[in-house]
Amino acid sequence: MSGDVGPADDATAGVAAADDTGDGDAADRPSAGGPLVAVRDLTVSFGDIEAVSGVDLTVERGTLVGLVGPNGAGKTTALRAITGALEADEGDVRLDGDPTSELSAREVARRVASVPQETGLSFDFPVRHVVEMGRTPYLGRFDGHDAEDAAAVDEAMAAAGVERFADRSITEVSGGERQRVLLARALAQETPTLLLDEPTASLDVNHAVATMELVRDIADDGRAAIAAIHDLDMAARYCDRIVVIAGGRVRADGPPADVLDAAAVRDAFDAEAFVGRNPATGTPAVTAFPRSEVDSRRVHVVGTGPDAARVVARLAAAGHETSLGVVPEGDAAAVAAADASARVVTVPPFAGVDDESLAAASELAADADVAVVVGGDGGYSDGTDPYRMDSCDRIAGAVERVVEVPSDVAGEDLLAAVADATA
Ligand SMILES: Nc1ncnc2c1ncn2[C@@H]1O[C@H](COP(=O)(O)OP(=O)(O)OP(=O)(O)O)[C@@H](O)[C@H]1O
Repeated sequence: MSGDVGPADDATAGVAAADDTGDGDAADRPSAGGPLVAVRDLTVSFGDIEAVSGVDLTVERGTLVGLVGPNGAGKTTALRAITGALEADEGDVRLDGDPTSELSAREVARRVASVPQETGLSFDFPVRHVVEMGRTPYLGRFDGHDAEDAAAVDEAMAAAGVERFADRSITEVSGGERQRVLLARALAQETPTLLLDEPTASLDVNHAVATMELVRDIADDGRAAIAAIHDLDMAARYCDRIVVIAGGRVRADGPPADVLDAAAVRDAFDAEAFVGRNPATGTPAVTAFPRSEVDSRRVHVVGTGPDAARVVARLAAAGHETSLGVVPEGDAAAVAAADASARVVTVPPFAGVDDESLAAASELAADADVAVVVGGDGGYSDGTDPYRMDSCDRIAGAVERVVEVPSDVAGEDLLAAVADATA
């Protein structure tokens, strides 16, 4: 039987009561050098609802782990079980080697700090006071804050960019500002591990990136962080590892480039996706589409440039086994095809279409249920795309069905055209 056993609300989760003192805190012992967080076979339920089932999660020092998954997947529940705010039905959570069940609230709060989704704070506390709560695990029963505490609070407020409204009430700041106050409170706690529940959800782009950079730096300093995060691109960009959780279970766990693919997105989120590469960061970029429920076909695409790239991406996301060609190496469509693991026939830039490449593309087309010819000029200055024009006749002869789509074809129209042609 589980339930809320931690502090009254998540606003103070992981922040121990000041009177929970005691000599020889395990938190003060030198670290054993193993993982900072080790979760084994964790199961947490709310009445009949099993929110988290048999979850394993290990987080080493120097690591930022992204917890991704659909609404209700169990991310928050898992994070709250790690802080001890929720009691597990089964399984074991260890912080820096020690089972949380054997640690006092104060010891837990010295090892892990959390940034919850909601503040849970309805009192009229000044922002600085809220950040000072992060120092609670270091205070003795009768202690006030000393210079060390004040320095930690100042540093945390500066890092989270909340000094400007330090004297304002927590009830009188915006949602995004409040989220940064909670980040500052967790930073002031100076723990080896940070847990963040949707840390960028209410933040503008500037503060979202600043927050992720900050968390990345914390991990690079040899600490560890787990962030539940809905923005898959942001997760891929900053996290060392992504753990995909759905239906309370871990579906995948590994480096972003290994874990974030179209199949994983379909499996966890029940959405179609094209996973490309962000040209600015080189990390996976996920574009989700609603489920189209089309039957999978072999589709060969003829065309070049961004329009053909878009066609390849949408077809691949819908689950069609796609091929492409002939296109010049480095063409936008060739890049999309590579990201979609589609077969592609390329020729060197400016080489033009030769007999050999045409034969190879025709072979791919012959193997397809349908060829899709993408209209438009592919960006060529004379208004004609030589690759498309040169490929078309030969490929049209190789494949039974050919559909021509305009360069600006909408995704649904494209999928409908393929479905109609192959019905
Ligand atoms: N206090 C509670 N009482 C009953 N059920 C709960 C409670 N908290 C969470 N749940 C249920 O447990 C499951 C997991 O919820 P959880 O909040 O962990 O999901 P999540 O992955 O964090 O979702 P989101 O992305 O929407 O924040 C859901 O089915 C949710 O409805």
